[in-house]
Amino acid sequence: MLKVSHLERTYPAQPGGAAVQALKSVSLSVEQGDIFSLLGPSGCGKTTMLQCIAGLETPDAGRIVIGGETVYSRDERIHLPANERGLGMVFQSYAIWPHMSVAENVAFPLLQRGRNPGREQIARRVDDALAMVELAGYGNRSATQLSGGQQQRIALARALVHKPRLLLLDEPLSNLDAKLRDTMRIELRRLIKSIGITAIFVTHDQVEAMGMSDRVALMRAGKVIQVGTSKEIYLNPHSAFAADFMGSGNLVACTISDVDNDRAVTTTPFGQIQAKVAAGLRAGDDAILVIRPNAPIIHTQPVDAQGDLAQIPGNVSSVTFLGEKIEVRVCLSGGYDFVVTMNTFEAPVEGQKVYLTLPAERCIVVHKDHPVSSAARSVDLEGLAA
Ligand SMILES: Nc1ncnc2c1ncn2[C@@H]1O[C@H](COP(=O)(O)OP(=O)(O)OP(=O)(O)O)[C@@H](O)[C@H]1O
Repeated sequence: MLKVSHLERTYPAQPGGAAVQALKSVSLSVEQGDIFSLLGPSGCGKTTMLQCIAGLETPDAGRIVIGGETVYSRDERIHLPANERGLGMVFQSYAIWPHMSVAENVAFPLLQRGRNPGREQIARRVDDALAMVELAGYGNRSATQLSGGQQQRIALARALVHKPRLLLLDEPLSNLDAKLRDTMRIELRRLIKSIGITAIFVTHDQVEAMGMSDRVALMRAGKVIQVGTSKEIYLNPHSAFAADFMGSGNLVACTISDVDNDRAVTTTPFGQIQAKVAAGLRAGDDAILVIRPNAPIIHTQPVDAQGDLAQIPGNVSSVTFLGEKIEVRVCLSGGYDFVVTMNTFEAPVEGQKVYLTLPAERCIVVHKDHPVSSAARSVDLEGLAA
């Protein structure tokens, strides 16, 4: 449904500043009916990418094809204006006009497209769009009489009213409070899926990306660094950056002692640990071992560790009650503080001697590409800078 190839965008230097290369040869493709997220930290180029797809920003090079139609190609000198690309957009602010009724807000794009389809046609399209977002009958209300969640659905109805082939959403949940955001994430996904439209969703929030998307493109500094389902990126990150951005965890500097197919033996400050290995890593490489907080199993007695199961002794340094889960910090040899999450009902106590077992398939060793700051605090991070 969408194919972006080698897209480049550099913002020219402003007085006193340097040029900004916001997109560096970005390529990706999105299947019909998918909700696809552009995820990454502030300034990585997500909005620039969305605006290039929308036709609100002109790339310097590359190609964009929507539903088989080339809407931008530098080589072929094609640049279709935004209003001819057949897109619907929902912005962070919703841009709902307070002086208009709900129906007038939803009808707005139909009147902006240079042709007036006539009152009956407009009324029918508005009713259809309101029904799609489950707000049938709300047309005569003032836009100011709506809750935050309803305003968001009106913004969605307005984006859908001219039957776009692709829906673009730029951080559409960020104006809602945390509780409503959780509800609306599920609601928005359900609505988009029931309509069946392909959607591109920009967010810097990994929880939002995980909850909303079929697939995610993780971006960093103008590049797409990994594409996959949330689960694929969470369980099999290619790099320390991907591991750190898509979830939390213990990121441990290590050396790879041996690689056999998709498994590696790593040497860490607390012994040898077997793990899955990211493509391209070899024996002798310095790398990062990623152990998600839910990966270790805590035992109060040593177990008979066999095969690819590692066992590490430690002492519980803190137990923090977080409601649905408990966060346990376990101090390993050398003062390494390991974070483990556990079921609320089976927590150990502070000071208790414990044994962490680590099955190889729950650990992954990845490229050392990024100075990690949110990992287990005392892990040796020296020399990690790219
Ligand atoms: N109009 C502009 N002129 C100059 N530089 C810009 C312009 N728009 C964006 N940039 C720069 O391009 C880079 C990418 O910006 P962009 O807004 O695409 O990132 P983003 O990932 O969407 O960030 P955020 O999550 O903060 O919105 C940033 O360094 C930004 O400062």
